[in-house]
Amino acid sequence: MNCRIGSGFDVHAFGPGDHVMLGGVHVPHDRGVIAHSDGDVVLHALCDAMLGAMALGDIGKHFPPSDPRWKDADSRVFVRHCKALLAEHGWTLGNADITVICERPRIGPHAGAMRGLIAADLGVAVDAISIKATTTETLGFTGRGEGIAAQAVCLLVRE
Ligand SMILES: Nc1ccn([C@@H]2O[C@H](COP(=O)(O)O)[C@@H](O)[C@H]2O)c(=O)n1
Ligand SMILES: C[C@@]1(CO)OP(=O)(O)OP(=O)(O)OC[C@H]1O
Repeated sequence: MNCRIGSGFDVHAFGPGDHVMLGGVHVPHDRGVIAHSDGDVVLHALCDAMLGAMALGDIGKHFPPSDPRWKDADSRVFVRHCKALLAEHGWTLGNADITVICERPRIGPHAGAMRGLIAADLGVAVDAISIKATTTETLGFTGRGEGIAAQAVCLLVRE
């Protein structure tokens, strides 16, 4: 069996708004995020992990921020594009492990819904998708509530 690992990381600053999109889930919050698309750091980090594992560049290469087609785009579109690339190159997602980094919102209550949506979009079992969260104990930009970050690692497998 042939395997590849990939890693991804994404940050968006908080701005005006009443929710953040995380893992495809509408999470109520007293801030939104500043982004060209819907600013879903979970899905952006996951896409970069999958693209990285295939050595196919990054999300900005596939979906340039200068392209008006991606203005306010649903980031699940990017995940489905990565799934198509996986299939095209003969890869299957073995598993992905994603960590969300912020003081607020609380991620735990929404993690199950995120896992379900991501697993459905990628055509894998829910137990192949892990969503975790941590604060930075009030330190740094996430600790000051200036923004939200996510990191992802994934394993691709090919017979
Ligand atoms: N935005 C967050 C941050 C954390 N959690 C959960 O709380 C646990 C403790 O967080 P620490 O930063 O103090 O380690 C963490 O393990 C998560 O389960 C969360 O849901 N949302
Ligand atoms: C997702 C894209 C789409 O134009 O824009 P943003 O929503 O700003 O998100 P980012 O994480 O900066 O990735 C770059 C772009 O591909």
